[in-house]
Amino acid sequence: MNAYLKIIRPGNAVMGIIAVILMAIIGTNYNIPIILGAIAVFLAMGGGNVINDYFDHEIDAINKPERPIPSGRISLKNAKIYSYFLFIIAILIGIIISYLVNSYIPLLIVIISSLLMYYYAHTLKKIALIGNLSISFLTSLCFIFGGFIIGLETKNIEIIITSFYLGFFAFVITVAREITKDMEDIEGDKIEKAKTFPILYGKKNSSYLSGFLMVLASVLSPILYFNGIFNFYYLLVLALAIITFFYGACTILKDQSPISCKKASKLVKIGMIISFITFAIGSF
Ligand SMILES: CC(C)=CCC/C(C)=C/CC/C(C)=C/CC/C(C)=C/COC[C@H](O)COP(=O)(O)O
Ligand SMILES: CC(C)=CCC/C(C)=C/CC/C(C)=C/CC/C(C)=C/COP(=O)(O)OP(=O)(O)O
Ligand SMILES: [Mg+2]
Repeated sequence: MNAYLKIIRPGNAVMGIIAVILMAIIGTNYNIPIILGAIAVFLAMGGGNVINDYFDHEIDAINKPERPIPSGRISLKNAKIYSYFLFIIAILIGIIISYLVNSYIPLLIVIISSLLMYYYAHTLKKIALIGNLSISFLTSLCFIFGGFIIGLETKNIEIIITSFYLGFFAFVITVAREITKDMEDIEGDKIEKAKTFPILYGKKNSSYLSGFLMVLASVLSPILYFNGIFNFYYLLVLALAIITFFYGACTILKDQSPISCKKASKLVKIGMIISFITFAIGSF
């Protein structure tokens, strides 16, 4: 894969696009602003991934030397310029979206997200829980950003409220996954003197918090059926996502080794993808 494509982590960026488009599916409204919104999220998330690897290049040289910067395929200078370019294009698209929906909110979300991703990579990621909460807040914004674009375009407050519900679940489950990823990276983070939650409070306590959040999100998620947002088919497919999240929780509670953490992290990501499907099916 081309180094400039690999460094933006297209898989995650596409998941961000899906979250935005899901709001169009749920709101049954497909307009130019939502398409532009999906592109803005892809570019902003790409910029965040690039600047994250820029600031992580020393630790990645130890833990993940195959990545584009430590492997020498992209220079530090080019990586910084590339991330700024991606953020600027995303913000320019945000200006167009705000003009089209006649509200400053979409542009504000893109600007805040871009600044927060830069600050996360520069500073916040080394602070216990604050880094995890920042990434999770950004992830939840995918849905909320899409919800505002559709809601402002169609003057539909309900879709905005729905986006906050989905954003809440994305937030909780991403906090769980970020703590799990920090558990996996604990040795490398110790070298970099990062004060992550597992380093400060231990892997066992981290597994309790991560497992609790996976179970909490799963147990609360049927509320989207009972409050009438999604149909009965949502519950049927949601069961698969819940099983996956519970499997992830059991994995991390049973064994806190890096291999087990990696497995749990992958399980949660699979659960996210299944959740995307259940949100779409549940809205028809
Ligand atoms: C209970 C329930 C129904 C939960 C569903 C939650 C859901 C659908 C979450 C999806 C959130 C989302 C829009 C994710 C976008 C992509 C993503 C994974 C973003 C956060 O990733 C940061 C992470 O540090 C990247 O690490 P890695 O994946 O290892 O490269
Ligand atoms: C709403 C708008 C306009 C944008 C949202 C952008 C989103 C969804 C961001 C989600 C969080 C994200 C993917 C941030 C990028 C930075 C990143 C990859 C953080 C994780 O990096 P590390 O904590 O170093 O983990 P790695 O070990 O994977 O490098
Ligand atoms: Mg990193």
